[in-house]
Amino acid sequence: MTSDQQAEAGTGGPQNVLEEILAGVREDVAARQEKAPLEQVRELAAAAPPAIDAYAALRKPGVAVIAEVKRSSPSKGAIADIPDPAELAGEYAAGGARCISVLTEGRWFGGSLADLAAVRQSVGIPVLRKDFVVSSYQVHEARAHGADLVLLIVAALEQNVLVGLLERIESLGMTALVEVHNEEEADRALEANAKVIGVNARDLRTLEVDRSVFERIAPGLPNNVVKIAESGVRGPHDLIRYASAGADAVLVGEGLVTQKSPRDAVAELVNAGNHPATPRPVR
Ligand SMILES: O=C(O)c1ccccc1NCC(=O)[C@H](O)[C@H](O)COP(=O)(O)O
Repeated sequence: MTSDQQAEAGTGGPQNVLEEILAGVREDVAARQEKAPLEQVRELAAAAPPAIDAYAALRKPGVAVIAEVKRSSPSKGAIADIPDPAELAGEYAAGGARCISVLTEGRWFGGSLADLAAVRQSVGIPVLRKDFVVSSYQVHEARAHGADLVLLIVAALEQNVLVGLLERIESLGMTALVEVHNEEEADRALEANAKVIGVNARDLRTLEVDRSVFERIAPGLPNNVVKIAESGVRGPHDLIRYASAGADAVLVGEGLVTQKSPRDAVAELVNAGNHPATPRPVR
């Protein structure tokens, strides 16, 4: 049955891509928790080396580049064969990336927690666990595998759950990257006291990419909030467009993993982000 048919039949099944992803994530988290109970993962998280301050890293001068390890996606299918994510992350860091984003969801993005741990070992800059986090179990997993930042998607979470997860992330010394796609979600992120907000140009329900969403939402965010423009960066022109609207950082996946030299592609973006003519965010 398609999701439209399910909706009509009122079966309560997934109504859009985001819901479909979340249903799979919940199953996978439950399966992992069967094998490794929360207490065990909590202990591993507590024993991990301290998290790096990602907020401070992202506030440094110039538009930061967050380079993503991305093999596949719901919108594009297979994007890049990445046999060694640690090596790719090393190339990104050598090109000047400020942070590395690692997609750890397996069913749609081909990622894993093993990718996160491997990347953590290979770079000394902050690492983001990019996943569909719905429970504190995943937050402890992130820390146990070396994450410094954890993504929280407002569209996927009730407000009380969003607040609880954000507090859990911060209590473990990490930074929450709170993702929004419209004004109402931005208000919810601010109410939750998010200090780093990502505006995703991609609507996770329809997969449509609209870069103007950042230009609409970013001016309403306070100066002390780090503003990240996510998705749709295919070259320096997109970075400059986002910088003109106040971006502190851009998060880039497909535009890097499809390049012959991801290191050079990152360096090109970093140079654009440091160029004196590129607008600076107001702080
Ligand atoms: O990329 C997708 O198709 C996608 C679909 C549904 C949920 C999330 C999705 N992607 C996660 C991201 O937000 C991107 O990987 C990230 O912003 C980088 O985007 P891009 O540079 O356009 O690859």
